[in-house]
Amino acid sequence: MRQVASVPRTAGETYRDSILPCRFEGVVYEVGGKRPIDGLDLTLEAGPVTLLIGPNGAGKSLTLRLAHGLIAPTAGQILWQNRKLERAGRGPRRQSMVFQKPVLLRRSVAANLDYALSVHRVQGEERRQRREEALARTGLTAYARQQARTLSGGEQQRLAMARAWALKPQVLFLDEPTASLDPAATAAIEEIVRAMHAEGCKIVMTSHDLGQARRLADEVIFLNRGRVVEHTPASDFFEQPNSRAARDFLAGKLVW
Ligand SMILES: Nc1ncnc2c1ncn2[C@@H]1O[C@H](COP(=O)(O)OP(=O)(O)OP(=O)(O)O)[C@@H](O)[C@H]1O
Repeated sequence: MRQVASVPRTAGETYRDSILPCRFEGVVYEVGGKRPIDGLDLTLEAGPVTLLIGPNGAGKSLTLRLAHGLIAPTAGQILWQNRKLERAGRGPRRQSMVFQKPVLLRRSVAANLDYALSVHRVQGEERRQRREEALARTGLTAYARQQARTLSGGEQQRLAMARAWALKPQVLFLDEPTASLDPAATAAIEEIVRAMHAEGCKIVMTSHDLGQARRLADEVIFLNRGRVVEHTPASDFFEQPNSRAARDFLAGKLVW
């Protein structure tokens, strides 16, 4: 398993500032009279690329949204470095999330990056440098002045990744980031994911593309019905899944 230590992301930040591990303790999320997350216990450690895998409706997206603080648990708690997020006073500055469909402003590519950086109070020369680096690392330099919403789907997703990169998060949540992309655009996103991970960013990602999961994952969390069924090194999961549900899932059978 590749292990990459959590490294300081910004000047003045130390290893002690790491927000990881993230621990879900008995997390329940009720909505519409259902419990799609039903007693979730899991720990996200610094280092491995973590793939959340499971059948449709297993609760993967909700798990990412809970971790990112977009929704709150009905019961149980989510701890970052043993503290509740709000009590620890840590906002989402150290976390970013990329969705299947990127949410972009009606502005140029460069302005989308500038806006995100200014919201995070990155100004002046540092902002310019981070913007240019993120554009270069995602192959978007030539598109800097183009209206973001006129980019192709693959380019838009690269811009969403550039925005995440520019913010230098400690943790990046990716919810099906390549679901609507062709193989070349998918490969480009995977390359950016690998590069961010190599720079010390924790990756937590959902994907229905098992080929992609095999390419990227160091560890797999297999969810079913809002609970963790397996949490295991990726090679073990793909070669010898422990649970019947995971075996059925990998064999392409419906899992109930
Ligand atoms: N706002 C909501 N109201 C009612 N049910 C919801 C709501 N949000 C999510 N759910 C339900 O929670 C379950 C888990 O949803 P989630 O999006 O996390 O699944 P998923 O594992 O990401 O599935 P998929 O692979 O299909 O994207 C689903 O059955 C979904 O219908």
